Amino acid sequence: MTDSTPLPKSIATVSLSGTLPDKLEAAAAAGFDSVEIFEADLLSFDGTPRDVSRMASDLGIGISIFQPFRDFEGMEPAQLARNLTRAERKFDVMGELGTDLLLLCSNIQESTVNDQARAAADLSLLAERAGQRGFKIAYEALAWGRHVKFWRQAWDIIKRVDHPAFGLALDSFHTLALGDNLTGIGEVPGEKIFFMQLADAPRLTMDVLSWSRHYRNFPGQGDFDVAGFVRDALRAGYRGPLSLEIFNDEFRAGPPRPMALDALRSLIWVEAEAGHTKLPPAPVLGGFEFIEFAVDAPAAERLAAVLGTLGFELTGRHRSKAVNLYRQSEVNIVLNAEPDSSASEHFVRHGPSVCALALKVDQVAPTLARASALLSPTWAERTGPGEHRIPAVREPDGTLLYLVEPADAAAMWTQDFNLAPPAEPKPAASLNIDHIAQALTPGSMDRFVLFYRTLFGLTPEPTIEFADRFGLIRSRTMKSPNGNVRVVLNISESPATETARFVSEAAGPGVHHVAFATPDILTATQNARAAGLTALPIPANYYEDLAARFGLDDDTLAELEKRGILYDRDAHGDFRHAYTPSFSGRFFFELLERHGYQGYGASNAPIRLAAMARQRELGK
Ligand SMILES: O=C(O)c1ccc(O)c(O)c1
Ligand SMILES: [Mg+2]
Repeated sequence: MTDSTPLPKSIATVSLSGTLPDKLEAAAAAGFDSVEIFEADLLSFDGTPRDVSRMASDLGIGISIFQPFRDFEGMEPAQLARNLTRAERKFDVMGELGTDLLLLCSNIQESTVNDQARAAADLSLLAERAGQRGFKIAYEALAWGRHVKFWRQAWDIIKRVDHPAFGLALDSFHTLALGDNLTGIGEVPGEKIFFMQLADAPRLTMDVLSWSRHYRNFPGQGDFDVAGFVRDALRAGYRGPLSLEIFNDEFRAGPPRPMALDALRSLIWVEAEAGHTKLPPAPVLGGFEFIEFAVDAPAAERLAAVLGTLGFELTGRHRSKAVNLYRQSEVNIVLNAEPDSSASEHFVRHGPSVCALALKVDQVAPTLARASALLSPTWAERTGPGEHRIPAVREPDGTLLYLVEPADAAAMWTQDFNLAPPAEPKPAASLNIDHIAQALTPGSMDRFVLFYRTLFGLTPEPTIEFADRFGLIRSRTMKSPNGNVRVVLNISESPATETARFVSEAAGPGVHHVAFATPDILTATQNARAAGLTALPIPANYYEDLAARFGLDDDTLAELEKRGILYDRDAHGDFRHAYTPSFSGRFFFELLERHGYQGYGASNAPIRLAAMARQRELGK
């Protein structure tokens, strides 16, 4: 095997929802090589271990390990004898399952003695029994183990046991949650690392047991350096499976098949991030080339009127389809009313709403190759003769994400559209797309984070929470390294929040607002007002508080209040923003002016949400 051969990929059955057969089928369908059989999944399965073995082999997957065996070492002699008997029973099960590896967690019992020599003596007995039957034990330090919490402590004991059937199991969660790392792993011969479990997690302040049992997630979804962990283990010579072991309430509640695909995507990505394999590079992003709305003729007319108030002009008509292009400086908005298209399908299901986004990428081909390597197939709309074919990938909610190279963009517009002559530039009122915000179905935040991070190299910022009048919104923002693409992801488990209403009333998740940056928000809002659009009204109390918080002068405050402009400041600069009223309750636009400010006005989100709820209640 050459050194960069991909490692086998495995997943613990505890990571997926459903029955044991559901889990095995999902893992096999995604393309995993093997599964860890989690004992509780076997115990609740109505069939023999032999049936499980047969099912796995029929599906073409192996069983990498049986887990967990617990609380063995350092107990009083009578208990040790019982534990050895218990082990023999588990060896019988392993024989039927057809796996030779048993995961043993470090003892968590209060009664286990703090004595490495004793632990090693006990474990030697276990190793000897396992070895006689052709089995091996992988010993794992649980972060909440009574005396063995760190992998080095497990390794010290393994050295004392010094038995070919007894080796180390590494689990990235236990190591990284304790703030530890694999420094020193070079001392462990590669073949003594019997198994490696991977999990990421958000940084949380809580007891490590609850953290581990509820908040683990796939590599790339949390805050741990899982790639660094894999790199160190590979450098030490580990060549066994990369296996996901994810205890997560949301994952357990989601459908197993898409979850298994995300799982494998995360492993393929982390193996490449660790430098072991190579993926086609993530694209350099140049922003959004266009945003496409699914409409019918009446919605198109109303939306064109709103866009008109923001300075957009009808710039092109599609040569063969009911599709119009509206342009304002560099921003392209496409209104698609073509029957029998993916847009019309979207319109029928969701009403007027964003059905596609287009990203400017430096190179399309490697981006598609990367997406495909990460299990996201290319999608292509049917095209008329001579029309430009724009490849796309689908976001986890099905929204199309088109990929456009700069060289192709101009050709796409000129070939497919009858374009009006370019409009006079109006620099003071010019816009560009600052960010898009998406409302997600509960339980899908991690899926979106993984998608944008692995395919496009966007980095997530920590989750924040803000209050809606009817519950909590959790929000995570993601940004490309050059800052050209920013995405806000919002989720709410409370059914009556504005975010949850968007998802339920629009019959699914999607883009709920598009934010345009302007160099001059006073002029932009003034122009919009003159053209008939009044910004979402903001209560006077808000401006009272602004005065108190930021010490803005009276004239500035009066200007902001008159135009419904909200204000924020961070260490880098300040921020002004205003919102259009919602369009049929489905989406809205934001105008914003940034001066160094890095955020998205989250502190103003409760004000915006309440103002939108008020408008909804007034039937506006
Ligand atoms: O939470 C647990 O008990 C548990 C069991 C097995 C593991 O491999 C692990 O990391 C945790
Ligand atoms: Mg583990």
